[in-house]
Amino acid sequence: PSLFTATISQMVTEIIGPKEAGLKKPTIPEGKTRHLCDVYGSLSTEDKATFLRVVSRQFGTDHDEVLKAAEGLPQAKEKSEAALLKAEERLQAALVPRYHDLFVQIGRLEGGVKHLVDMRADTLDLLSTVKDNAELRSFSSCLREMLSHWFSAGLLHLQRITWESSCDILQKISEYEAVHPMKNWSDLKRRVGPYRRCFIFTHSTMPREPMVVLHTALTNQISDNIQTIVSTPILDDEDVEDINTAIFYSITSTQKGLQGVELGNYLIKRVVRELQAEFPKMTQFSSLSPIPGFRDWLVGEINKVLSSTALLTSAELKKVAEIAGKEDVLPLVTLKKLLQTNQWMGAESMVETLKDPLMRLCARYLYLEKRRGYAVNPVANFHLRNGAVLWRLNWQADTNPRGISQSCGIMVNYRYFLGDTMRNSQRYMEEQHIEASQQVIDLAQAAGGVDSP
Ligand SMILES: CC(C)(COP(=O)(O)OP(=O)(O)O)[C@@H](O)C(=O)NCCC(N)=O
Repeated sequence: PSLFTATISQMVTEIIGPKEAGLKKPTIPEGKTRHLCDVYGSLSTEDKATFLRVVSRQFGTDHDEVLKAAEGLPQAKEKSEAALLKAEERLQAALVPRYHDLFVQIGRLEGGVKHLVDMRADTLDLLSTVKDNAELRSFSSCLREMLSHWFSAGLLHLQRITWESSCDILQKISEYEAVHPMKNWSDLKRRVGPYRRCFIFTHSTMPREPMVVLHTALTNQISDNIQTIVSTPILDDEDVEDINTAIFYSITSTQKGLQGVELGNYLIKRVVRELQAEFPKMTQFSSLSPIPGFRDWLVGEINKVLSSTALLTSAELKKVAEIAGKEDVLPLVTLKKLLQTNQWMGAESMVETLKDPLMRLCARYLYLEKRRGYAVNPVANFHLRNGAVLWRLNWQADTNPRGISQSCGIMVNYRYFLGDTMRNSQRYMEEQHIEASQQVIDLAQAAGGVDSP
């Protein structure tokens, strides 16, 4: 391993120059950078991890140089404005990690940006397996920062996908679909046919590759059920008079290495403008979103309070026990089993009994459960970051087994009130304030633990 480590250091140093070189960089023969990329691409996952650990540790910011530059500021300030600016530039240069130069050199290669996207994906995979590795985290955020410049809205190309689009792209649309997987060609045809709009962003560094995919349904009301969108056959052509609402029912970012670059956010905003131009009468914009993790969270909560009425009232618990015919078992134990096997969907009386508690608890999960101050549910966090409103919970919105297992069949509308998204997003990011409808607040309140707003 030490020979491997030394070789990595040698190769990187040959590209970015020795530390002493400071700002004066020799012109780099492209061949060395290309060779490094080829070597990296040929490494096993384990050796890539070693590569990333070595480079993030050995070629990060020089802390001594940063300290020295910072210590020089007060004296420079005393001296003159010019001296201060010079000292600040020295600090700025010291704060740029040396691997930043490596990214610049790689980015200049043909196919280099794609290489960096893949390298960031490897870094994120590695970060998900190691305990907190500060150097690796800095390496990842430096790379994200650089990628966010190359993948900014102005450099992304919007493309509408229809049944007349090329097969290779239609095939990728089908393969990348992460929210409501397509089973066959007719599924795909429906999603790009009448009353549907499928848009992607492409980027010149990865031709014919959808960076992010947004599927929208065109309706005359805010949908409360996904089966009506992905399963019902569409017979006739669009009647523009019948369209005043856009429902975003699936969005997928296809490049893991671009996580945190917010391509999905850009695409939604861009598609809203596109639809407003095509349908001037369009007044409502909303998602119909899954709630991945709700059922598992609820099972976890049940395990914490097995014998109390913290989650369901005693009347509800009693009914669950009665309907399940298990008076001799703790009702929450019975409920947990029913939830884990989806069996609760079998009896109409059980479905009726569980509607209120599951809707309340789902509202609590989305509105109150936080991680570092933000919504614990990733899809909620995504839409709230975009400035959407946690607008409506829908019972029996996804009756596929996948939807039942994921979120007890409940789905949620995150509503985009265009004039408010900027403010909502700011309040969410800065104050962790979740803008929610009265339906959601009342439901979360009924679940207990929420102060009236
Ligand atoms: C929801 C998505 C599109 C958000 O992507 P994006 O806008 O780029 O945000 P971020 O990943 O940059 O934070 C992304 O997280 C994704 O593809 N998730 C898996 C599919 C899904 N929609 O849950």
